[in-house]
Amino acid sequence: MALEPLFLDSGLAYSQSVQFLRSVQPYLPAVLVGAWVLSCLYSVFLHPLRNIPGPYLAKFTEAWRTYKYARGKWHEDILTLHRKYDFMFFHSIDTTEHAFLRKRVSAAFSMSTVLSLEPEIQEVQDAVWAQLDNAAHNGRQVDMHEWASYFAFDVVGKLALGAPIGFVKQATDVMDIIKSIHIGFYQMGNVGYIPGQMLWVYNPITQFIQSLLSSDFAKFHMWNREQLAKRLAEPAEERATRKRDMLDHFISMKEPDGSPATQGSILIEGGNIIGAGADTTSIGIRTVLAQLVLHQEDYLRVQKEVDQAYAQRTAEDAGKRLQYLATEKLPYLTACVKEALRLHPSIVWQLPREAPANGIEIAGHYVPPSATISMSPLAQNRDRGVFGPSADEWRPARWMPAQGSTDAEIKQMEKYNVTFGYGPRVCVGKNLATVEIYKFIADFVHRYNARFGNPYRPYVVKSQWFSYQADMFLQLELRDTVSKQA
Ligand code: HEM
Repeated sequence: MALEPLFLDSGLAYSQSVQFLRSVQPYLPAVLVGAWVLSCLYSVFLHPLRNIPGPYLAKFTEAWRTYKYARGKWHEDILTLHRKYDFMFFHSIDTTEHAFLRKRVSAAFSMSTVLSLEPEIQEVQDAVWAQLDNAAHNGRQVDMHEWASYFAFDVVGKLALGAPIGFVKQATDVMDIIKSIHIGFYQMGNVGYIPGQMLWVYNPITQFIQSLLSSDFAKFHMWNREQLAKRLAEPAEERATRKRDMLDHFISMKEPDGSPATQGSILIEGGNIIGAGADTTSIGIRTVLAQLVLHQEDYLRVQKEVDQAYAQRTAEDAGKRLQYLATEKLPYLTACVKEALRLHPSIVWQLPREAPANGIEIAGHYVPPSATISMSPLAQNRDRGVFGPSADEWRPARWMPAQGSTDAEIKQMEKYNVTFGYGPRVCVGKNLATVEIYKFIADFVHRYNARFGNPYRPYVVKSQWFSYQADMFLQLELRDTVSKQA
Protein backbone atom coordinates (compact mmCIF):
# COMPACT_ATOMS: atom_id res chain seq x y z
CA MET A 1 0.00 0.00 0.00
CA ALA A 2 1.44 3.38 -0.94
CA LEU A 3 1.72 6.02 1.80
CA GLU A 4 0.20 9.12 0.19
CA PRO A 5 -0.58 12.25 2.25
CA LEU A 6 -4.28 13.05 2.62
CA PHE A 7 -3.93 16.80 2.73
CA LEU A 8 -1.74 18.63 0.23
CA ASP A 9 0.77 21.17 1.43
CA SER A 10 3.57 22.96 -0.35
CA GLY A 11 7.27 23.67 0.14
CA LEU A 12 10.39 21.88 1.18
CA ALA A 13 9.08 20.48 4.48
CA TYR A 14 6.33 18.68 2.64
CA SER A 15 8.53 17.06 0.00
CA GLN A 16 11.08 16.07 2.71
CA SER A 17 8.34 14.39 4.73
CA VAL A 18 7.13 12.50 1.68
CA GLN A 19 10.69 11.45 0.89
CA PHE A 20 11.21 10.26 4.45
CA LEU A 21 7.97 8.27 4.46
CA ARG A 22 8.84 6.70 1.12
CA SER A 23 12.30 5.75 2.39
CA VAL A 24 11.02 4.00 5.55
CA GLN A 25 7.99 2.41 3.90
CA PRO A 26 9.79 -0.82 2.80
CA TYR A 27 11.00 -1.42 6.39
CA LEU A 28 7.61 -0.86 8.10
CA PRO A 29 6.35 -4.46 7.92
CA ALA A 30 9.67 -5.72 9.31
CA VAL A 31 9.55 -3.13 12.14
CA LEU A 32 5.99 -4.11 13.05
CA VAL A 33 6.74 -7.85 13.00
CA GLY A 34 9.92 -7.21 15.05
CA ALA A 35 7.97 -5.24 17.65
CA TRP A 36 5.40 -8.01 17.87
CA VAL A 37 8.08 -10.70 18.25
CA LEU A 38 9.78 -8.67 21.00
CA SER A 39 6.50 -8.21 22.84
CA CYS A 40 5.84 -11.98 22.57
CA LEU A 41 9.31 -12.76 23.95
CA TYR A 42 8.70 -10.31 26.79
CA SER A 43 5.29 -11.94 27.54
CA VAL A 44 6.73 -15.46 27.57
CA PHE A 45 10.06 -14.88 29.40
CA LEU A 46 9.88 -11.65 31.37
CA HIS A 47 6.29 -10.58 32.05
CA PRO A 48 5.55 -10.65 35.81
CA LEU A 49 2.35 -12.64 35.16
CA ARG A 50 3.99 -15.16 32.79
CA ASN A 51 3.62 -18.09 35.23
CA ILE A 52 -0.12 -17.76 35.65
CA PRO A 53 -1.65 -20.78 33.96
CA GLY A 54 -3.81 -20.18 30.92
CA PRO A 55 -4.17 -20.85 27.20
CA TYR A 56 -0.79 -20.58 25.47
CA LEU A 57 -2.01 -18.44 22.56
CA ALA A 58 -3.43 -15.87 24.97
CA LYS A 59 0.15 -15.10 26.09
CA PHE A 60 0.91 -13.67 22.66
CA THR A 61 -2.16 -11.84 21.59
CA GLU A 62 -5.44 -10.37 22.79
CA ALA A 63 -6.88 -11.58 19.47
CA TRP A 64 -7.35 -14.95 21.18
CA ARG A 65 -9.77 -13.40 23.67
CA THR A 66 -11.47 -11.22 21.05
CA TYR A 67 -12.07 -14.29 18.89
CA LYS A 68 -13.62 -16.17 21.82
CA TYR A 69 -15.78 -13.20 22.84
CA ALA A 70 -17.01 -12.66 19.28
CA ARG A 71 -18.27 -16.26 19.07
CA GLY A 72 -20.85 -15.46 21.77
CA LYS A 73 -20.12 -18.70 23.66
CA TRP A 74 -18.11 -17.26 26.55
CA HIS A 75 -20.59 -18.77 29.05
CA GLU A 76 -19.21 -22.17 27.94
CA ASP A 77 -15.59 -21.14 27.28
CA ILE A 78 -15.02 -19.60 30.71
CA LEU A 79 -16.20 -22.74 32.52
CA THR A 80 -14.01 -24.97 30.36
CA LEU A 81 -11.00 -22.73 31.09
CA HIS A 82 -11.61 -22.77 34.83
CA ARG A 83 -12.07 -26.52 34.94
CA LYS A 84 -8.80 -26.89 33.01
CA TYR A 85 -6.61 -24.36 34.79
CA ASP A 86 -8.41 -24.28 38.16
CA PHE A 87 -7.29 -20.77 38.89
CA MET A 88 -9.30 -17.74 39.80
CA PHE A 89 -8.83 -14.55 41.71
CA PHE A 90 -10.01 -11.03 42.16
CA HIS A 91 -9.38 -8.02 44.27
CA SER A 92 -11.21 -4.74 44.44
CA ILE A 93 -10.11 -1.18 44.84
CA ASP A 94 -12.09 1.98 45.11
CA THR A 95 -11.46 5.46 43.84
CA THR A 96 -12.62 8.71 45.35
CA GLU A 97 -14.52 9.67 42.21
CA HIS A 98 -16.34 6.36 42.03
CA ALA A 99 -17.23 6.56 45.74
CA PHE A 100 -18.64 10.07 45.22
CA LEU A 101 -20.70 9.09 42.17
CA ARG A 102 -22.00 6.04 43.95
CA LYS A 103 -22.95 7.86 47.14
CA ARG A 104 -24.94 10.51 45.33
CA VAL A 105 -27.26 7.93 43.74
CA SER A 106 -27.52 5.57 46.71
CA ALA A 107 -30.86 7.00 47.96
CA ALA A 108 -32.42 6.37 44.54
CA PHE A 109 -31.58 2.65 44.79
CA SER A 110 -32.32 2.04 48.48
CA MET A 111 -34.85 -0.67 49.34
CA SER A 112 -37.21 1.91 50.84
CA THR A 113 -37.23 3.90 47.56
CA VAL A 114 -37.78 0.73 45.52
CA LEU A 115 -40.62 -0.46 47.79
CA SER A 116 -42.28 2.94 47.66
CA LEU A 117 -42.35 2.45 43.86
CA GLU A 118 -43.74 -1.09 44.00
CA PRO A 119 -47.21 -0.05 42.72
CA GLU A 120 -45.54 1.42 39.61
CA ILE A 121 -43.64 -1.85 39.02
CA GLN A 122 -46.91 -3.72 39.51
CA GLU A 123 -48.65 -1.56 36.92
CA VAL A 124 -46.09 -2.55 34.27
CA GLN A 125 -46.35 -6.18 35.38
CA ASP A 126 -50.16 -6.16 35.07
CA ALA A 127 -49.82 -4.77 31.55
CA VAL A 128 -47.59 -7.77 30.74
CA TRP A 129 -50.20 -10.17 32.16
CA ALA A 130 -52.88 -8.58 29.97
CA GLN A 131 -50.77 -9.36 26.90
CA LEU A 132 -49.82 -12.88 28.01
CA ASP A 133 -53.42 -13.72 29.06
CA ASN A 134 -54.44 -12.85 25.56
CA ALA A 135 -51.84 -15.17 24.06
CA ALA A 136 -52.90 -17.95 26.47
CA HIS A 137 -56.55 -17.54 25.47
CA ASN A 138 -55.64 -17.78 21.80
CA GLY A 139 -53.24 -20.69 22.26
CA ARG A 140 -50.37 -18.54 20.96
CA GLN A 141 -46.83 -19.16 22.24
CA VAL A 142 -45.02 -16.24 23.87
CA ASP A 143 -41.32 -15.49 23.47
CA MET A 144 -40.04 -14.68 26.96
CA HIS A 145 -36.92 -13.19 25.39
CA GLU A 146 -39.21 -10.38 24.33
CA TRP A 147 -41.68 -10.17 27.21
CA ALA A 148 -39.20 -10.25 30.08
CA SER A 149 -37.20 -7.56 28.24
CA TYR A 150 -40.23 -5.37 27.54
CA PHE A 151 -41.16 -5.60 31.22
CA ALA A 152 -37.69 -4.72 32.57
CA PHE A 153 -37.13 -1.90 30.07
CA ASP A 154 -40.51 -0.33 30.81
CA VAL A 155 -39.89 -0.55 34.56
CA VAL A 156 -36.64 1.42 34.34
CA GLY A 157 -38.33 3.88 31.98
CA LYS A 158 -41.20 4.41 34.39
CA LEU A 159 -39.08 4.66 37.53
CA ALA A 160 -35.99 6.46 36.32
CA LEU A 161 -36.62 8.16 32.97
CA GLY A 162 -39.96 9.79 33.66
CA ALA A 163 -42.35 7.44 31.76
CA PRO A 164 -42.60 3.83 30.54
CA ILE A 165 -41.10 3.74 27.08
CA GLY A 166 -44.04 1.71 25.77
CA PHE A 167 -42.54 -1.72 24.97
CA VAL A 168 -45.30 -3.68 26.73
CA LYS A 169 -48.19 -1.66 25.38
CA GLN A 170 -46.90 -1.66 21.82
CA ALA A 171 -45.59 -5.24 22.10
CA THR A 172 -42.47 -4.27 20.20
CA ASP A 173 -38.89 -3.05 20.59
CA VAL A 174 -39.78 0.64 20.53
CA MET A 175 -37.33 2.77 18.55
CA ASP A 176 -35.13 -0.37 18.31
CA ILE A 177 -33.74 0.56 21.74
CA ILE A 178 -33.08 -3.01 22.84
CA LYS A 179 -31.47 -3.89 19.52
CA SER A 180 -29.24 -0.81 19.64
CA ILE A 181 -28.15 -1.56 23.21
CA HIS A 182 -27.29 -5.13 22.24
CA ILE A 183 -25.23 -3.92 19.27
CA GLY A 184 -23.44 -1.44 21.56
CA PHE A 185 -22.63 -4.13 24.13
CA TYR A 186 -21.40 -6.49 21.43
CA GLN A 187 -19.03 -3.83 20.11
CA MET A 188 -17.84 -2.71 23.55
CA GLY A 189 -17.60 -6.26 24.82
CA ASN A 190 -15.41 -7.41 21.94
CA VAL A 191 -12.96 -4.56 21.71
CA GLY A 192 -13.64 -2.30 24.69
CA TYR A 193 -11.11 -4.03 26.96
CA ILE A 194 -8.19 -3.28 24.65
CA PRO A 195 -6.85 0.27 25.17
CA GLY A 196 -7.53 2.42 22.13
CA GLN A 197 -9.62 -0.15 20.31
CA MET A 198 -12.91 1.61 21.01
CA LEU A 199 -11.64 4.39 18.75
CA TRP A 200 -12.62 2.14 15.84
CA VAL A 201 -16.19 2.26 17.07
CA TYR A 202 -16.48 5.61 18.83
CA ASN A 203 -14.97 8.22 16.58
CA PRO A 204 -16.84 11.07 14.89
CA ILE A 205 -16.89 9.34 11.50
CA THR A 206 -18.36 6.00 12.62
CA GLN A 207 -20.70 7.80 15.01
CA PHE A 208 -22.00 9.89 12.12
CA ILE A 209 -22.49 6.80 9.94
CA GLN A 210 -24.16 5.00 12.83
CA SER A 211 -26.51 7.91 13.45
CA LEU A 212 -27.59 7.70 9.79
CA LEU A 213 -28.15 3.96 10.05
CA SER A 214 -29.95 3.93 13.38
CA SER A 215 -31.63 7.27 13.72
CA ASP A 216 -34.06 5.48 16.06
CA PHE A 217 -31.54 5.60 18.87
CA ALA A 218 -31.18 9.32 18.31
CA LYS A 219 -34.98 9.47 18.67
CA PHE A 220 -34.68 7.71 22.01
CA HIS A 221 -32.12 10.29 23.21
CA MET A 222 -34.54 12.98 22.15
CA TRP A 223 -37.41 11.25 23.99
CA ASN A 224 -35.22 10.95 27.09
CA ARG A 225 -34.35 14.65 27.00
CA GLU A 226 -38.02 15.60 26.54
CA GLN A 227 -39.04 13.58 29.61
CA LEU A 228 -36.38 15.35 31.65
CA ALA A 229 -37.39 18.78 30.33
CA LYS A 230 -41.04 18.03 31.23
CA ARG A 231 -40.01 16.99 34.71
CA LEU A 232 -37.83 20.06 35.23
CA ALA A 233 -40.69 22.30 34.11
CA GLU A 234 -43.21 20.66 36.45
CA PRO A 235 -44.94 23.18 38.75
CA ALA A 236 -43.79 22.90 42.39
CA GLU A 237 -47.35 22.25 43.71
CA GLU A 238 -47.74 19.28 41.36
CA ARG A 239 -44.37 17.89 42.40
CA ALA A 240 -45.33 18.21 46.08
CA THR A 241 -48.42 15.99 45.64
CA ARG A 242 -46.73 13.36 43.49
CA LYS A 243 -44.70 10.35 44.62
CA ARG A 244 -40.92 10.87 44.45
CA ASP A 245 -39.39 8.51 41.88
CA MET A 246 -35.80 7.71 40.88
CA LEU A 247 -35.65 10.53 38.37
CA ASP A 248 -36.50 12.98 41.19
CA HIS A 249 -33.58 11.54 43.14
CA PHE A 250 -31.22 12.07 40.21
CA ILE A 251 -32.50 15.63 39.73
CA SER A 252 -31.67 16.46 43.35
CA MET A 253 -28.08 15.13 43.09
CA LYS A 254 -25.13 17.50 43.52
CA GLU A 255 -21.95 17.96 41.49
CA PRO A 256 -18.60 17.59 43.36
CA ASP A 257 -18.46 21.40 43.88
CA GLY A 258 -21.89 21.35 45.58
CA SER A 259 -23.79 22.87 42.64
CA PRO A 260 -27.01 21.18 41.39
CA ALA A 261 -26.48 18.21 39.06
CA THR A 262 -26.26 19.24 35.41
CA GLN A 263 -28.76 17.86 32.89
CA GLY A 264 -25.86 15.88 31.42
CA SER A 265 -25.23 14.13 34.77
CA ILE A 266 -28.92 13.34 35.18
CA LEU A 267 -29.14 11.90 31.67
CA ILE A 268 -26.02 9.81 32.32
CA GLU A 269 -27.63 8.23 35.39
CA GLY A 270 -30.73 7.40 33.32
CA GLY A 271 -28.47 5.96 30.60
CA ASN A 272 -26.60 3.84 33.18
CA ILE A 273 -29.85 2.40 34.37
CA ILE A 274 -31.20 1.51 30.98
CA GLY A 275 -27.84 0.00 29.99
CA ALA A 276 -27.11 -1.80 33.26
CA GLY A 277 -30.51 -2.50 34.79
CA ALA A 278 -32.90 -3.71 32.09
CA ASP A 279 -31.17 -6.56 30.22
CA THR A 280 -29.61 -7.88 33.44
CA THR A 281 -32.99 -8.08 35.15
CA SER A 282 -34.79 -9.61 32.20
CA ILE A 283 -32.06 -12.27 31.99
CA GLY A 284 -32.56 -12.93 35.72
CA ILE A 285 -36.31 -13.36 35.21
CA ARG A 286 -35.80 -15.75 32.29
CA THR A 287 -33.15 -17.68 34.19
CA VAL A 288 -35.50 -18.45 37.06
CA LEU A 289 -38.43 -19.16 34.72
CA ALA A 290 -36.31 -21.45 32.54
CA GLN A 291 -35.22 -23.57 35.51
CA LEU A 292 -38.76 -23.82 36.85
CA VAL A 293 -40.25 -24.78 33.50
CA LEU A 294 -37.45 -27.32 32.98
CA HIS A 295 -38.08 -28.76 36.47
CA GLN A 296 -41.86 -29.01 36.61
CA GLU A 297 -41.85 -30.50 40.13
CA ASP A 298 -40.17 -27.29 41.35
CA TYR A 299 -42.59 -25.18 39.33
CA LEU A 300 -45.52 -26.86 41.08
CA ARG A 301 -43.89 -26.54 44.49
CA VAL A 302 -43.31 -22.79 44.07
CA GLN A 303 -46.81 -22.42 42.62
CA LYS A 304 -48.30 -24.09 45.70
CA GLU A 305 -46.32 -21.81 48.00
CA VAL A 306 -47.45 -18.71 46.14
CA ASP A 307 -51.08 -19.90 46.02
CA GLN A 308 -51.01 -20.34 49.78
CA ALA A 309 -49.55 -16.87 50.28
CA TYR A 310 -52.34 -15.46 48.09
CA ALA A 311 -54.93 -17.36 50.15
CA GLN A 312 -53.46 -16.00 53.39
CA ARG A 313 -53.54 -12.32 52.43
CA THR A 314 -54.90 -10.04 55.13
CA ALA A 315 -58.37 -8.53 54.66
CA GLU A 316 -56.62 -5.25 53.88
CA ASP A 317 -54.66 -6.83 51.02
CA ALA A 318 -57.53 -8.92 49.61
CA GLY A 319 -57.91 -8.34 45.88
CA LYS A 320 -54.36 -6.95 45.61
CA ARG A 321 -51.40 -8.68 44.05
CA LEU A 322 -48.88 -10.31 46.36
CA GLN A 323 -46.45 -7.71 47.71
CA TYR A 324 -42.68 -8.19 47.46
CA LEU A 325 -42.34 -8.45 51.24
CA ALA A 326 -44.66 -11.46 51.20
CA THR A 327 -42.85 -13.15 48.29
CA GLU A 328 -39.39 -12.86 49.83
CA LYS A 329 -40.62 -14.88 52.83
CA LEU A 330 -41.47 -17.89 50.66
CA PRO A 331 -38.65 -20.38 51.27
CA TYR A 332 -38.80 -22.45 48.09
CA LEU A 333 -39.29 -19.48 45.80
CA THR A 334 -36.29 -17.86 47.49
CA ALA A 335 -34.17 -21.00 47.10
CA CYS A 336 -35.08 -21.29 43.40
CA VAL A 337 -34.31 -17.62 42.69
CA LYS A 338 -30.91 -17.85 44.40
CA GLU A 339 -29.99 -21.12 42.72
CA ALA A 340 -31.03 -19.98 39.25
CA LEU A 341 -29.15 -16.67 39.51
CA ARG A 342 -26.09 -18.55 40.79
CA LEU A 343 -26.09 -21.00 37.88
CA HIS A 344 -26.68 -18.36 35.23
CA PRO A 345 -25.52 -14.89 36.38
CA SER A 346 -26.60 -12.20 33.91
CA ILE A 347 -23.00 -10.98 33.46
CA VAL A 348 -20.56 -13.74 32.56
CA TRP A 349 -17.59 -11.76 31.33
CA GLN A 350 -14.84 -10.68 33.66
CA LEU A 351 -15.34 -7.95 36.24
CA PRO A 352 -12.05 -6.03 36.03
CA ARG A 353 -10.15 -4.59 38.99
CA GLU A 354 -6.73 -2.99 39.38
CA ALA A 355 -4.12 -4.60 41.61
CA PRO A 356 -3.35 -2.38 44.63
CA ALA A 357 -0.40 0.06 44.79
CA ASN A 358 1.97 -2.51 46.34
CA GLY A 359 0.86 -5.39 44.16
CA ILE A 360 -0.74 -8.44 45.68
CA GLU A 361 0.01 -12.13 46.12
CA ILE A 362 -2.80 -14.43 45.03
CA ALA A 363 -2.68 -18.22 45.08
CA GLY A 364 1.12 -18.10 45.18
CA HIS A 365 1.42 -15.69 42.24
CA TYR A 366 2.67 -12.14 42.63
CA VAL A 367 0.50 -9.62 40.74
CA PRO A 368 2.29 -6.29 40.18
CA PRO A 369 0.71 -2.89 40.92
CA SER A 370 -1.95 -1.63 38.50
CA ALA A 371 -2.20 -4.93 36.60
CA THR A 372 -5.81 -5.46 35.59
CA ILE A 373 -7.12 -8.63 37.15
CA SER A 374 -10.60 -9.93 36.68
CA MET A 375 -12.95 -12.78 37.25
CA SER A 376 -16.15 -14.05 35.70
CA PRO A 377 -19.14 -14.32 38.07
CA LEU A 378 -20.10 -17.51 36.23
CA ALA A 379 -16.78 -19.23 36.98
CA GLN A 380 -16.79 -18.08 40.61
CA ASN A 381 -20.40 -19.22 41.12
CA ARG A 382 -19.45 -22.75 39.97
CA ASP A 383 -16.42 -23.03 42.28
CA ARG A 384 -16.51 -26.54 43.73
CA GLY A 385 -14.51 -25.35 46.75
CA VAL A 386 -17.52 -23.27 47.77
CA PHE A 387 -20.54 -25.01 46.24
CA GLY A 388 -19.30 -28.58 46.47
CA PRO A 389 -19.17 -31.33 43.82
CA SER A 390 -22.72 -30.44 42.69
CA ALA A 391 -21.64 -26.88 41.80
CA ASP A 392 -22.81 -27.30 38.18
CA GLU A 393 -26.17 -28.79 39.14
CA TRP A 394 -29.59 -27.27 39.79
CA ARG A 395 -30.15 -27.95 43.50
CA PRO A 396 -32.32 -25.24 45.10
CA ALA A 397 -32.34 -27.12 48.43
CA ARG A 398 -28.68 -26.11 48.94
CA TRP A 399 -30.05 -22.70 49.98
CA MET A 400 -32.47 -24.12 52.56
CA PRO A 401 -31.33 -24.28 56.17
CA ALA A 402 -31.61 -27.74 57.70
CA GLN A 403 -32.65 -29.23 54.33
CA GLY A 404 -29.71 -28.93 52.00
CA SER A 405 -27.05 -27.05 53.98
CA THR A 406 -26.16 -25.76 57.42
CA ASP A 407 -26.54 -22.07 58.30
CA ALA A 408 -22.75 -21.66 58.17
CA GLU A 409 -22.57 -23.22 54.68
CA ILE A 410 -25.33 -20.96 53.42
CA LYS A 411 -23.51 -17.93 54.80
CA GLN A 412 -20.35 -19.04 53.01
CA MET A 413 -22.22 -19.55 49.71
CA GLU A 414 -23.89 -16.13 50.02
CA LYS A 415 -20.46 -14.55 50.51
CA TYR A 416 -18.94 -16.14 47.41
CA ASN A 417 -21.94 -15.90 45.12
CA VAL A 418 -20.99 -12.96 42.92
CA THR A 419 -23.98 -12.72 40.58
CA PHE A 420 -24.27 -9.05 41.61
CA GLY A 421 -20.50 -8.48 41.86
CA TYR A 422 -18.37 -7.86 44.89
CA GLY A 423 -17.01 -5.11 47.14
CA PRO A 424 -17.41 -1.37 46.64
CA ARG A 425 -18.59 -1.87 43.05
CA VAL A 426 -21.27 -4.40 43.86
CA CYS A 427 -24.41 -3.85 41.75
CA VAL A 428 -26.13 -0.69 42.86
CA GLY A 429 -29.47 -1.89 41.40
CA LYS A 430 -29.64 -5.18 43.30
CA ASN A 431 -32.69 -4.12 45.36
CA LEU A 432 -34.66 -3.12 42.28
CA ALA A 433 -33.68 -6.27 40.39
CA THR A 434 -34.59 -8.49 43.35
CA VAL A 435 -38.01 -6.92 43.79
CA GLU A 436 -38.75 -7.21 40.07
CA ILE A 437 -37.65 -10.85 39.85
CA TYR A 438 -39.52 -12.07 42.95
CA LYS A 439 -42.71 -10.26 42.01
CA PHE A 440 -42.62 -11.35 38.37
CA ILE A 441 -41.97 -15.01 39.13
CA ALA A 442 -44.50 -15.21 41.97
CA ASP A 443 -47.30 -13.76 39.86
CA PHE A 444 -46.30 -15.73 36.79
CA VAL A 445 -46.50 -19.16 38.43
CA HIS A 446 -49.70 -18.14 40.23
CA ARG A 447 -51.28 -17.12 36.96
CA TYR A 448 -50.06 -19.69 34.44
CA ASN A 449 -49.00 -23.24 33.89
CA ALA A 450 -46.16 -23.19 31.40
CA ARG A 451 -44.35 -25.56 29.03
CA PHE A 452 -41.61 -24.90 26.51
CA GLY A 453 -42.91 -24.44 22.97
CA ASN A 454 -40.11 -26.71 21.77
CA PRO A 455 -38.99 -29.08 24.56
CA TYR A 456 -36.07 -30.30 22.41
CA ARG A 457 -34.67 -26.78 22.03
CA PRO A 458 -36.18 -24.80 24.91
CA TYR A 459 -34.01 -21.71 24.27
CA VAL A 460 -30.53 -20.68 23.15
CA VAL A 461 -27.92 -18.76 25.15
CA LYS A 462 -25.73 -16.04 23.65
CA SER A 463 -22.97 -14.15 25.44
CA GLN A 464 -21.90 -10.59 24.73
CA TRP A 465 -20.79 -9.33 28.18
CA PHE A 466 -24.35 -10.24 29.27
CA SER A 467 -25.37 -13.82 28.71
CA TYR A 468 -28.92 -13.81 27.47
CA GLN A 469 -31.49 -16.39 26.46
CA ALA A 470 -33.12 -16.06 23.05
CA ASP A 471 -35.99 -17.90 21.33
CA MET A 472 -37.50 -18.87 24.66
CA PHE A 473 -41.01 -19.76 23.56
CA LEU A 474 -43.55 -20.80 26.19
CA GLN A 475 -46.99 -22.26 25.81
CA LEU A 476 -49.10 -20.79 28.62
CA GLU A 477 -52.28 -22.01 30.21
CA LEU A 478 -54.23 -19.51 32.27
CA ARG A 479 -55.12 -21.19 35.56
CA ASP A 480 -58.77 -21.52 36.63
CA THR A 481 -58.08 -19.95 40.01
CA VAL A 482 -56.88 -16.79 38.31
CA SER A 483 -59.60 -16.53 35.65
CA LYS A 484 -62.17 -16.77 38.46
CA GLN A 485 -60.35 -14.15 40.58
CA ALA A 486 -59.51 -11.86 37.66
C1 HEM B 1 -30.40 -9.56 37.94
C2 HEM B 1 -30.11 -8.29 37.71
C3 HEM B 1 -28.73 -7.70 37.82
C4 HEM B 1 -27.51 -8.32 37.86
C5 HEM B 1 -27.21 -9.81 37.81
C6 HEM B 1 -26.51 -7.28 37.95
C7 HEM B 1 -25.14 -7.51 38.02
C8 HEM B 1 -24.19 -6.54 38.16
C9 HEM B 1 -22.78 -6.78 38.27
C10 HEM B 1 -22.12 -8.15 38.24
C11 HEM B 1 -22.17 -5.58 38.37
C12 HEM B 1 -20.66 -5.33 38.48
C13 HEM B 1 -20.28 -5.43 39.94
C14 HEM B 1 -18.80 -5.52 40.19
O1 HEM B 1 -17.98 -5.10 39.36
O2 HEM B 1 -18.44 -6.05 41.26
C15 HEM B 1 -23.19 -4.56 38.34
C16 HEM B 1 -22.95 -3.20 38.44
C17 HEM B 1 -23.92 -2.25 38.28
N1 HEM B 1 -25.28 -2.47 38.17
FE1 HEM B 1 -26.21 -4.26 38.16
N2 HEM B 1 -27.13 -6.07 37.93
C18 HEM B 1 -28.48 -6.27 37.87
C19 HEM B 1 -29.47 -5.31 37.87
C20 HEM B 1 -29.25 -3.96 37.92
C21 HEM B 1 -30.27 -2.94 37.96
C22 HEM B 1 -31.79 -3.21 38.00
C23 HEM B 1 -29.64 -1.73 37.94
C24 HEM B 1 -30.21 -0.35 37.95
C25 HEM B 1 -31.47 -0.04 37.88
C26 HEM B 1 -28.21 -1.99 37.89
C27 HEM B 1 -27.25 -1.01 37.86
C28 HEM B 1 -25.90 -1.25 38.01
C29 HEM B 1 -24.90 -0.19 38.03
C30 HEM B 1 -25.17 1.31 37.87
C31 HEM B 1 -23.66 -0.82 38.23
C32 HEM B 1 -22.28 -0.16 38.36
C33 HEM B 1 -22.01 -0.04 39.87
C34 HEM B 1 -20.69 0.62 40.22
O3 HEM B 1 -19.73 0.57 39.43
O4 HEM B 1 -20.61 1.17 41.33
N3 HEM B 1 -28.01 -3.34 37.90
N4 HEM B 1 -24.42 -5.17 38.21
